[in-house]
Amino acid sequence: MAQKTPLIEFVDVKKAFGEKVVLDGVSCAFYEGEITTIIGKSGVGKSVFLKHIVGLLKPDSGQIRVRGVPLSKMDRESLKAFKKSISYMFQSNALFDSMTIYENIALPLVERRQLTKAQIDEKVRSKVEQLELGDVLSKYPSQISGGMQKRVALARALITDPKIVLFDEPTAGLDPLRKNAVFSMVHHYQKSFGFTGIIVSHDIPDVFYISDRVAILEGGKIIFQGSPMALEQSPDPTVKLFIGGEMGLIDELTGLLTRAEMEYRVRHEMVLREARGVPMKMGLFSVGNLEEIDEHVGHIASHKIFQCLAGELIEFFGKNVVAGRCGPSEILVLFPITGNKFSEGFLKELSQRLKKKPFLQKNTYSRVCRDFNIRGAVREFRGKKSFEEIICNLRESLKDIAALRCNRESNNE
Ligand SMILES: Nc1ncnc2c1ncn2[C@@H]1O[C@H](COP(=O)(O)OP(=O)(O)OP(=O)(O)O)[C@@H](O)[C@H]1O
Repeated sequence: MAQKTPLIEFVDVKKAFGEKVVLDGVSCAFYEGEITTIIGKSGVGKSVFLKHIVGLLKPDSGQIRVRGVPLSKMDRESLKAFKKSISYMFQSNALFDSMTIYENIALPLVERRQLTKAQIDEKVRSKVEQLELGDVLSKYPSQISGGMQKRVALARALITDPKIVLFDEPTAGLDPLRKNAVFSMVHHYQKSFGFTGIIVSHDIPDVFYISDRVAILEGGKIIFQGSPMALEQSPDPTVKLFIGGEMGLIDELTGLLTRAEMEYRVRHEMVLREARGVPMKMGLFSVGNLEEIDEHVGHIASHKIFQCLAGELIEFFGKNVVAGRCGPSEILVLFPITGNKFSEGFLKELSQRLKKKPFLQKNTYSRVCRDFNIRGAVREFRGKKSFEEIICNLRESLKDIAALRCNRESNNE
């Protein structure tokens, strides 16, 4: 299949400030209608990267192309139109202290001088309603909380209905629930308006749930670009090291250990159990049609189901199990030596319990969302096995179980 032309493409971009080389041959592509997240350590040059897109900085060498045309070769009109189609949500929110919240949100429209006062008012009021900011319109930025300032900044970034939105750390300084709310908002607006989003964020893995692609900026270069799934499963040692070091030990929203931490715990436990001559009992759980839900309804719905599954599993098996992610839609469980209550009946019960969750009852989501089943496979492992081998074996078992079910169903017909 022919590769589509990227909306924005960096080709071997280099940028230095004096002796300090920040971008050292960056090549990276952003596709229309997708959300791409750029992750990288503090000070690596993520903001410098974004500033090149909006033209605040120019590369020393290399090219930035828009639909295949280098920015440096664009005529003035096209360049102006391109810049107008971009909106930027700054890390510091960049709200003006001397202006009310209303004035801050309305500012980009006022500056463009294309709408009447009444039209601006209508637009602002509709945006603030969607972002639940109605109560603070007459206040000043210093009088509202940090979380609210973020929402105001988001409302201002979206007020012009931009084609491309750049988010520089949109969730910095927020607690996990507010972070989730901001990501949900970004996702919701992206689904509604179809803009192309480029997010710089440290919030991994949370930001992955709303990202189509991820790019890692490290040592002045993009060392990885691809889907979040490809990232989590990348065999590249540099990428693995980066992800292992950057991800927190625990996913704050699901309560699950990250893949890197899970790998460490499994390896450690394997050595202990081998010494005691007892097998490792491990399980792999996932939602049957999560990919379909993802495709038809979106990441937030599928993630919410995944989040609930994680909660139920942790509650059911109790504190003694070690549970973590091993892919965006798979939960790996390491059972304690004694006392696990796993059974096929439990999986059915779990599916039923999840379907009764209020958020699935509200008809917010289509039927595809409610038509899911929980899949699970449990196996014992003896002797030395690599983490990848364990996961592969469990995935095979899951496939076998699914095939068995299919056979049973067709025999009963
Ligand atoms: N205009 C400038 N003049 C000189 N040096 C600069 C300029 N802009 C950025 N830098 C330097 O470039 C490097 C990268 O900065 P940048 O702000 O892009 O990092 P970052 O990855 O966004 O960091 P953080 O995650 O902490 O926000 C830093 O060392 C910074 O001091």
